[in-house]
Amino acid sequence: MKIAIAGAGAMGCSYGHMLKQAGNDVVLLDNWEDHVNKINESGLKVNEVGQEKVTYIKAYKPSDYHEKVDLVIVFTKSLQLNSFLQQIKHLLTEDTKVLCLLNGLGHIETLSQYTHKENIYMGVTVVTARFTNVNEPANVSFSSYGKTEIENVVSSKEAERFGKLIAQTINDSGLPCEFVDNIYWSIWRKACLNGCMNSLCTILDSNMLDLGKINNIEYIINSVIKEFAAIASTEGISLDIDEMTKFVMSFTAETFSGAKHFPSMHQDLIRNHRLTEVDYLNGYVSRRGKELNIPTPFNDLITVLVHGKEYLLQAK
Ligand SMILES: NC(=O)C1=CN([C@@H]2O[C@H](COP(=O)(O)OP(=O)(O)OC[C@H]3O[C@@H](n4cnc5c(N)ncnc54)[C@H](OP(=O)(O)O)[C@@H]3O)[C@@H](O)[C@H]2O)C=CC1
Ligand SMILES: CC(C)(CO)C(=O)C(=O)O
Repeated sequence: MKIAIAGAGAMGCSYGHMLKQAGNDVVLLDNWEDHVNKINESGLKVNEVGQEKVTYIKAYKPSDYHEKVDLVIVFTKSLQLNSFLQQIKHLLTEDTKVLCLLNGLGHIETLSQYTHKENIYMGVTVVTARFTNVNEPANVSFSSYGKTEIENVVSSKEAERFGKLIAQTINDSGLPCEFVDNIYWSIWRKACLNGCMNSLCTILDSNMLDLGKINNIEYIINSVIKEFAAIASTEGISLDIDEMTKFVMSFTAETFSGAKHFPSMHQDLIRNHRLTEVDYLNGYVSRRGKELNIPTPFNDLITVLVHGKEYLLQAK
């Protein structure tokens, strides 16, 4: 399968490396010029769950790549999704499939502006990745082979066949991937996980392991989850609050290889002083709560605090 990864950050590079290592025809697309040049000059360094590797993979600026691909895997940040799709719209032909693995809610609407819904596949992943050193290009690390779940958005036999082929391709590369039957539920579940982990670790400047050790944190997590569940139910999605709380707490366990991971929002704001995805997570719940007259005080507070920290750190 010929694959272009649109957004070669920590996650795009980790997936690109695994897919390329397994023999797929993969290219990376990114706007960070030093990163693109370094990957082409000396390869992409990847610490793959403790093993140091180098992958020789071609990287391009989005406007410089024009070959036809079967699949585009989108891995930008939520805030850059629209502008990146604008830059790769020449690659999105009638039959090019697009798999979106970003965290957050509301991405299908953005993707639908650039391709038919029949071409859209949505997914979630719990791989834990980062750039190994701040501002060092072509060097990423990931600390767990987290599970990926995907599904087509419009149901048809052909969409399902291709979806299963994508899942098989990712799975065969060494990243466990399941073709699921309710991706909307998976997206809400993942957004809820991020609404707890990413935002709280950012506010507290903590990794997930240490977050789990904080007195009464499970009560705060459970309260955030209840509000996610209330808004999800208005979109026909049922989140089991107890199961969801156990799922979130499992990311803080000593036994989880990725527990020392600083979530991607922490990397954005605390490590790199970049704007965060909070408006696609807690901010989404807070906004919908106001529109629907459903109280969401925990998510309101978290959204204000994360935006406050963005302001204080002059995030861009
Ligand atoms: N990291 C993780 O563990 C996980 C992340 N996710 C999700 O995956 C998506 C992608 O996240 P992730 O890969 O972590 O994002 P990164 O911050 O690693 O990369 C995203 C983009 O930011 C730009 N960028 C990053 N670092 C620099 C730098 N030093 N200088 C210039 N530009 C830079 C690049 O875009 P540009 O083209 O602008 O140069 C890059 O494509 C997000 O939605 C995230 O929430 C999901 C699960 C886990
Ligand atoms: C769940 C978690 C924390 C790791 O997969 C994540 O999605 C992130 O870092 O954004």
